[in-house]
Amino acid sequence: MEELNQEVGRERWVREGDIPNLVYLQAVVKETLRMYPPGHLGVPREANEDCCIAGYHVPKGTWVFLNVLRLHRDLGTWNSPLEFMPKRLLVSGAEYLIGNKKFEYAPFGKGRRDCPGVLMANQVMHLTLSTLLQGSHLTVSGDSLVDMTKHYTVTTRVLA
Ligand code: HEM
Repeated sequence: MEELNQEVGRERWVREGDIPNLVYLQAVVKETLRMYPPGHLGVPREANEDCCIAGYHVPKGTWVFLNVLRLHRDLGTWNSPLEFMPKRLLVSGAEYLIGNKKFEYAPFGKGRRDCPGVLMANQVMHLTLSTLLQGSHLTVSGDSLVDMTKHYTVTTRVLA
């Protein structure tokens, strides 16, 4: 809220042009995608020939998954990976996005088939979160903690 008040103020709604200045908000979104990557196993690839990945023989026809959730919580890479700490992605955040070789952070996949919707997705997430924060007063009901249990699903129908 502090950043929003400082960069945008209370007299108008946040706009697309404000987002580059909302660096902490961007870090919050990045850290959320680190801890809870929606595509936690990416999109599988099928080896079209025998190959070797990190010393493992992978026969032709094998399905290969990138375990994004495991990468994002790797103790060798991240300090206290189970803690929500947006600051860790504040400085280095931009270089973690796409088109680079930072394979330890891959919420949008990596390589030639990485997510083409990354810019749109980020824009929508940043604008939605900042508008929600600006327009609402969010509190936790009673003493209860927010339920952060993961539920992965993909659906295109309206749930009853
Ligand atoms: C938070 C939002 C999103 C996340 C976390 C996400 C994540 C991903 C991931 C992990 C992949 C697989 C990349 C790979 O295999 O290396 C992917 C692929 C893809 N995404 Fe997204 N995505 C998001 C939003 C979007 C949006 C908004 C669009 C379109 C407007 C989109 C369109 C696609 C398409 C078309 C592919 C397939 C690309 C290909 O196989 O060449 N995504 N996404």
